[in-house]
Amino acid sequence: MTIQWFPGHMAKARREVSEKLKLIDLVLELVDARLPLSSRNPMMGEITQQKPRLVLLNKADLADPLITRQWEEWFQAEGTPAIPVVATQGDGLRRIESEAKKLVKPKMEAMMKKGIRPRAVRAMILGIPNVGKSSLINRMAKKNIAKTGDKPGVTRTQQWIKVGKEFELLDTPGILWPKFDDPQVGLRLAATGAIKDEILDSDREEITYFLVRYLQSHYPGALEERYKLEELPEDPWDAVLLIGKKRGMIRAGGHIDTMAACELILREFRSGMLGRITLEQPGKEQTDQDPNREVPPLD
Ligand SMILES: Nc1nc2c(ncn2[C@@H]2O[C@H](COP(=O)(O)OP(=O)(O)OP(=O)(O)O)[C@@H](O)[C@H]2O)c(=O)[nH]1
Repeated sequence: MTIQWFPGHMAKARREVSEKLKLIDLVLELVDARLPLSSRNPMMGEITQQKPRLVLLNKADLADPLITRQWEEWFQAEGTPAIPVVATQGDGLRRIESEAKKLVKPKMEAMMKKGIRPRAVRAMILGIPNVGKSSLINRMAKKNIAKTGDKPGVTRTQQWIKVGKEFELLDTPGILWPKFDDPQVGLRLAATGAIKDEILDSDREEITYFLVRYLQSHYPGALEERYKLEELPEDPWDAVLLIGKKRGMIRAGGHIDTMAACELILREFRSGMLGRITLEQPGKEQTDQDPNREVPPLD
């Protein structure tokens, strides 16, 4: 896997985020509930500095609910409250305002002591590509986008979305990059579709191998059930071949179309058809897959 952000892109993204940070009281850090750490920018704390943060575990509808619960506790223990949400359906969004208010209370109280009139809490969404930022903004916006170019400190191009009486959201999210220094992180991101497939074409088999192996060890029965298999071969490639065969993915000469089988498994995993599955668990070293291990060739 050779996905990299160019340093120039990173610097630009970081600059843009820094500009937006000046306008807000609180960061809504959007991560993917199926891989909360891998879908988090490793420098989030450094970039957002002292701003309070609320983690939103998005796509919770696709994640394992028991593990999402554990992640909520994990983030809480780390000092950053977390809420599971489903941006596309609006689940969990009502809690955002109340949690946000709690987090900015000290700042608001300090402002009041100085005689500054209390105002709406201002927040921005920050997250890696494809994590659901636009979906969340659209869902929160409904029709509440308010032009507020006349507010002090707000540039004319920024718009605020009024969410409830005392909460406002910046209408453009901050985009940050995930970290790719650990190959496992790249594989998890790729498996969920966080990295565009076109970039990953040559790696699709490697990603499927990784996913099938993970499912075999953490969600036994998931593939068997979906593809109506009595028994899944222990070797991930044999499992992929069997699934391809079962689905009639046969090419001329009787060979199984492994690429088609890989695409099927990835597509169905991403859309939740294999069940609600989380790819990383709190408190457990993700050592069940050796990152230095070469994926053996298919044929
Ligand atoms: N199942 C599910 N899908 C979601 C959820 N939130 C977003 N998605 C899907 O995830 C994909 C990416 O969502 P976007 O809202 O475009 O993500 P983004 O972070 O704005 O993406 P970029 O513009 O690339 O930065 C879309 O196909 C959404 O429909 C969710 O809570 N559950």
